[in-house]
Order: sequence, then structure tokens, then C-alpha cells
Amino acid sequence: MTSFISELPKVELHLHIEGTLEPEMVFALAQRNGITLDYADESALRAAYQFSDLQSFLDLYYQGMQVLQTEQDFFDLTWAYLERSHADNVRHVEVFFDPQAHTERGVPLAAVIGGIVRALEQARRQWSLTSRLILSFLRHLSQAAAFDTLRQAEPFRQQLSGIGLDSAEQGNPPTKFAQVYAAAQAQGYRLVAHAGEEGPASYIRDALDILKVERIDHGVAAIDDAPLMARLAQERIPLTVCPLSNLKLQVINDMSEHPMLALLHAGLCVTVNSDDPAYFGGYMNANYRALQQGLGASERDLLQLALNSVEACWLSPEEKAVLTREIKAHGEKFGVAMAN
Ligand SMILES: Nc1ncnc2[nH]cnc12
Ligand SMILES: [Zn+2]
Repeated sequence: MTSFISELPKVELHLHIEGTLEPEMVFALAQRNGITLDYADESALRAAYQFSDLQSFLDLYYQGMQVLQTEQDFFDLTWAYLERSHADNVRHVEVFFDPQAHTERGVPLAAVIGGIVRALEQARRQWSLTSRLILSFLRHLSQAAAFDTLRQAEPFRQQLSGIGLDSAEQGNPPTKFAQVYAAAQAQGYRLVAHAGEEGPASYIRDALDILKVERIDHGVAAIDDAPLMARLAQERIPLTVCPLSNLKLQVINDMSEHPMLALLHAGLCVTVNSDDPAYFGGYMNANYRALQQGLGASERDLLQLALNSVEACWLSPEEKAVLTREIKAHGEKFGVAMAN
């Protein structure tokens, strides 16, 4: 079973590049940039990764990323993530970054995007690992600040595929960002938003109807709303679900309670993703393994989840067809045939 997961071709659609910052790199970059940290060493920092909810994680997440200052820092961060993804047999990634968390500290947007894109392009040349980049607004900040960021991103429009919305969900509903999403859509950006992670199912509906997103990040609260579930299934709206994240942030108490299989078996286009793997205890293979070992997902379930990620991604139809064939061939090697 381990080789079934490790050899399965995978696509990752919900990954915050700043959430791949491992404690070892925090210390290495702090030293390189002459920054003093509040923690004695890597293990003291890792020991602090005990979260009671989303906000308790976000506090550490924004603190940790302050060591990221130069273009080379963003390259090194992204490259380390891509090496781990390549080792997990990930073939395509759609990566979020939080520009406001860096520009607020005086880091130029050109350094952030330049370093990330240089690593993404190297992975494409070296391993044919393809990617897209998604600019994410911080929802605890104002819509005016998001508009400012959208304007600052104009020179980098060609490197950016989409717009996302993350950070503290409760009290910062999708409706707060209606106008900036309309403006981004008019500029040709694809639209996604975090909704229904800690927030209610109504935020998922609002993200669809008001922000006009094509994909929901997390969306696990849909399990509380049968009519919404039926709509998500009917319209095949993808949900980028993050099992280990949900466990670490206490959205669920135990992996056996995770709604992934209930959503999958109800016909929703649910997908597996790692969110902030340096903080939540695992990259892509670890998330698939958690579903298998903690929730009892079958090889057929895992195969369908991988196929859903291809359906939900932003590759061309031709590229999707290649990956779909590879995933189905992988299943057949293990005696699991999927319908066409
Ligand atoms: N899981 C998550 N939810 C909201 N904002 C985030 N930023 C990084 N990870 C996040
Ligand atoms: Zn996220």
C-alpha cells in the first residue's frame, strides 16, 4: 500500500509556499539575514507547533516568514518544496503566496515573485514538474489593501494565474471582497477562495455566488449543508481539502471523523492537498496516507481523489489527458480499474 501511494502520480492544488518553511530553514535564513529568533533552536521552534485553531497557527506562520527577505530566500524556499514534491511523485502544483505579508515588511514584490517563479521554472526544466502561481489576499486586512495589492501585481500579470483569499476566516466573510474579486476577474485572473474551513457553509455559497470562484479551498463545512453538497456535486465544483491541516487546526478531532469520504461518495470533486506542510506534519504522500490509515480510504478512493485533482487543475485538456491516463494505468497495475 505504501508504494501505491508513493508511486501514484499526484497534483497539488492548495499549498501556501510560506507554509513550507521548515524550522531548519527558518534558522538558516535568520542567520543569513542577521535576524535574532525567539526560539533557542529548531526543536524548540518545532515544539511550538501545537495549534488550537486557525488563529493560533496564523500567529506562528506570520512570525516565521519574517526571515524571508531576498529573492534568493524565496527561491530557496520554493526549491526545497519542489524537491519534496518531486520525491512524492507530484507532477503539477498550484501554489499560493501571500504578497501582503511581505510587502508590509518592506520586501519588494519583485523579489517575492522573482524567487518563486525562478524555482518553478527550474522544476519544469529539470523534472517536467508544471505549476501555476496564485496571489492570495489576506482577509483580515481591508478590501482597499487588497485593491492596492492587485494594482502592485500588474507588472507581474503574466506570471500569475489566479487570485485567492486566505488568513482568518471567521468575521471576514467573502462579501467583504466582492469588488476586488470583480476587478480581478475583469483582468482575466482565475478565482478561488478559502471558505468553510472554520467558517460556516454559507461562506462557501457566498464565495460561489458573490465572488464567482471556480474552486473552493477547504470547503469541509459543506458536510453540514445537504442542499449545498448536492449543488457542489451537481456542478462538480472542486474542493481543495487538506486532511492533516484539518486535524492539526482542530477542525476535526480525529482523522476517523474527516468528511473526505462522505463528500467523495456523495459525488463531490474533492481533492487531497497539504496546505502548510511544514506546520501540519506532512507533504502530499503523508496526506494520502492519513486518509488511508486514519479514515480507511481504499485504493479506489485514493485513485478517484487523484483523478479529481487533475480534473480541477488549470493545465490544458491535452496535459490533463496525459496525467489521467497515467493515474488510471497506475490503478490497473494494482488491480483497480476506473470507469472512463
Ligand atoms: N489553512 C489556512 N487557512 C487560512 N489561511 C491560511 N494561510 C495559510 N494557511 C491557511
Ligand atoms: Zn490554505
